[in-house]
Amino acid sequence: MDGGSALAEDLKAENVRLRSQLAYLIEQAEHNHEIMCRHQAFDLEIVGSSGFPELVSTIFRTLPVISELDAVTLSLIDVDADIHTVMNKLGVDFDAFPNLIFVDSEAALPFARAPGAVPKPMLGPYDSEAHADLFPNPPPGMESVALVPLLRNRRLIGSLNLGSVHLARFTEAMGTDFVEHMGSIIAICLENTISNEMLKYIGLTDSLTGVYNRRYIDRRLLEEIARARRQSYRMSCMYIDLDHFKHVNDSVGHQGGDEVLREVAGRIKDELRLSDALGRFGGEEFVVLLIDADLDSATHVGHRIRNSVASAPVTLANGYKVPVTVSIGVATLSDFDRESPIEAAAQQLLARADAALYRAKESGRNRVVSLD
Ligand SMILES: Nc1nc2c(ncn2[C@@H]2O[C@H](COP(=O)(O)OP(=O)(O)OP(=O)(O)O)[C@@H](O)[C@H]2O)c(=O)[nH]1
Repeated sequence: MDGGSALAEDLKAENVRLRSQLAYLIEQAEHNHEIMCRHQAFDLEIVGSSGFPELVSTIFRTLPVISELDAVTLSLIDVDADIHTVMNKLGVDFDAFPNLIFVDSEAALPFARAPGAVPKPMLGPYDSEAHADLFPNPPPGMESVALVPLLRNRRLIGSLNLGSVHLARFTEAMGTDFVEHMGSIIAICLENTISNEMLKYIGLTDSLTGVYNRRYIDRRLLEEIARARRQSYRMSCMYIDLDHFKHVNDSVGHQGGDEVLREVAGRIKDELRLSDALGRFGGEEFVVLLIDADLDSATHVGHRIRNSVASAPVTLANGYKVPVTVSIGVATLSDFDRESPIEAAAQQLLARADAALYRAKESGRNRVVSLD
C-alpha cells in the first residue's frame, strides 16, 4: 500500500469512528431530551396536584418510572407533628404511603452543614445502616443513593431520597443540578399543598376544642341530607349543651371553662362512630350529625354521651375537679322528599333537635329528649 492509499484508509477509519461517535451522541441527546420531556410532564403534574395525598402519590408513582429509579422516599420535618395530625384529621390514609417518613428535627436528616450554609445533595453508595431511616423498605440489591435536601427560602423542610440498584447511578463526582432542580420543584409543591391543607383545616375546625366548626357542620349537613335521600338511609342530629356552664365559668374562671369544654368534646367524640360529625356551634353548644342512625339509635348514643360526661368530674390542670352534666336534644331526618329543598330540610332538622334540647333543659337538665 503506498502512502496515499494508507492515508485514505486512515481517513476512512477515522470517519467511521466519528460517525459512530456522532450516532452515540445523538442517541444520548435524544435520550436526555426524552428524560427532560418526561420530567417537564412530571413537574406540570405535581404543580397541578390538588391536595397533599395526590401530590405525594404522584411523586411515589411517577418518579421511579420517569427517572428509572428503584426507590423513592420522602422525609418531612414535622417538629410538633402538626402536619401529621392535620392530615390525619383530613382523612389522609398514611398506610397508603409507606415511603413517607415524618421526622421531628433537621438533625434526623443526613445533611450536616455549617451554620448558615445551605445543605447540598449527597450522592454516593448506599449504606444499609446509615440510610436505614431514609429507606424503610429498600429494594434488594440497592447500590447507590441521592439524598436531596428540600429547601424553601434556605430552610430545610425535608429530604427526597432516591435509590438505584446500579452503583454508577449516583456517584460523588456527579453534577447535582438536575436533582437540585427536581428537589426545588417538589419542595415548593409540598409547601404549598401543606399550607393549603392547613388553611382548609383551620377554616373548618374550632380552635379551642379541635372539633369541626359551624361552617363545616352546616355544609356537611346539606351533603348528608342529599345522600340520605338518594340512598334512603336514616340520619339524625343531636344538640348537646353543657348545663349551668355560666356557673362553671364563674367558679373556675374562663380558662378552666375552656379546659372543661375541651374535655367534654373529647368525651362526646369517644362515643361516636368515625362516620359521625361533631361540631361546636359556639359557646357551650355542640352538634352531632349521626349518619345512618334512626331516632332510636341516635337516642341510645345520646344516653351514652350524657352518662360519660356525668360519670366523672373533669379534672383541671390545677387538679381542681369540676362536675359537669349535659342536656341533649335528638331529632331524626323525616323529610325524604327529593323534590323539597335540602336547605329547608336541614333547617327543620336542626330546629327540631334544638326544640328537643330546650325540653331537656326545661325538664331538669342532665337528660336526653328525642323528638320524632
Ligand atoms: N370558658 C368558655 N366559656 C364560654 C365560651 N363560650 C361561651 N361561654 C360561656 O358559656 C356560658 C353560657 O351560659 P348560658 O347560656 O347562660 O347557659 P348555662 O349557664 O350553661 O345554662 P343552661 O344552658 O341553661 O344550663 C356563658 O357564661 C358564656 O360566657 C368559651 O368559649 N369558653
